[in-house]
Amino acid sequence: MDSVTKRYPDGTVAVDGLSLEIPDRTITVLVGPSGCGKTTTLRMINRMVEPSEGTILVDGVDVQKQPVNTLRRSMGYVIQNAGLFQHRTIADNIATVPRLLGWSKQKARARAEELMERVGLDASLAKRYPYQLSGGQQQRVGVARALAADPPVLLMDEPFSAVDPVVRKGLQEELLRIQGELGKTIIFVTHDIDEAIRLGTKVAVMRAGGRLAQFAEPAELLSAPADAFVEDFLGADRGIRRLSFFPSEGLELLTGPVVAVGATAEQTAAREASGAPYLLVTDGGGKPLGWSEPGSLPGAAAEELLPYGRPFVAGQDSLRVALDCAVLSPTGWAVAVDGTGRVVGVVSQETIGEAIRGAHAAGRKADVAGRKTDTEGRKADVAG
Ligand SMILES: Nc1ncnc2c1ncn2[C@@H]1O[C@H](COP(=O)(O)OP(=O)(O)OP(=O)(O)O)[C@@H](O)[C@H]1O
Repeated sequence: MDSVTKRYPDGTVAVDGLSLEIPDRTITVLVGPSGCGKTTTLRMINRMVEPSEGTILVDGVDVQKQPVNTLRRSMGYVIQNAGLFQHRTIADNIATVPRLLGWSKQKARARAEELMERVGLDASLAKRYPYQLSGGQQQRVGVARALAADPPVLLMDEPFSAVDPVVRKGLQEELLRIQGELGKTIIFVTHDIDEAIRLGTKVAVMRAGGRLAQFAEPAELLSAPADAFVEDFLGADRGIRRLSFFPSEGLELLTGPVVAVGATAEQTAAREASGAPYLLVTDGGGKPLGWSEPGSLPGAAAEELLPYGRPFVAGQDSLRVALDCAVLSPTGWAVAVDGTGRVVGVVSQETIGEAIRGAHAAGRKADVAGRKTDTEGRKADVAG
């Protein structure tokens, strides 16, 4: 989008000089408060709204120079409440565009079945009507319908806003999975910053008056909001949320305080010598049972153990999850497990705190290096 402006006939400037380069095969999220021009921006891409000024290129081709029908067929469109045809079955809803494109009934039906499976809908729902589905299921149908003719681009306008938070999380995960499998270019509108951060490879934060406040990757938004508006929009706990982008990989895990149930007195004594204030007791298969205070082992009954809480998967979960586990643990220590739930070590809040400080310091260094490269680049530009 190059300097795109939309002025409605009544003089409202919905979008003001917006320039954005949206990377392909990723999810780009447009986020901002109500009325900041997100929907208008999205609709200018498929020409449901015509821009007043500026140009929009898709794959280098000006959308204004393409026949509207060809353009819209190359872009799936999903809206809030799915916008399904109420008098058509689910299968027929999904097959709408293929049928318009002249596919045979059989081929369109087969495509509908394939897509229902892809978006996580049971095949038995094919013959139902939209009113016989839950809101979340209808939204899945909306996504399936938009994907039916296999368009390279998906435009999604607050598609998950009308469902409850649990269903919404499921739909978000599904969308990330589908995106990973199909590699579509998705432009997703929301007013929910958490949704934006979770889904977006890049996030465009817009402000009132249809202006771009910041266009960046989520981690960068959280660490370096461009101004007070973006900072305020991100909310109070952006520091904690940023930890989601730090891997738990480098955390130093201790195996010294881990003891198998039924260990001998000598083995337990050796564990106690590790100096940790608590020992984690595991079952024969290496799964956590609970924490014990040194001295009460061996032979502590299971009910005397302190609950180990929620473990984190070492190397897979983020530092945010690891910290959360430690904060929730009655001992202040988090339990790390592998993918099969077997304990690989334990780690204290203090150690996680050090890792967080280390990650911040590394981030600052990378920033400085990045700025240097920028400066050198600009210098080279000027010299050139
Ligand atoms: N057809 C129209 N005529 C005049 N003004 C319009 C029209 N459509 C939208 N607007 C105005 O343009 C501005 C941007 O609207 P738009 O729907 O793009 O915002 P939005 O960010 O998507 O809002 P929301 O999150 O509430 O859906 C608003 O001030 C809106 O009132």
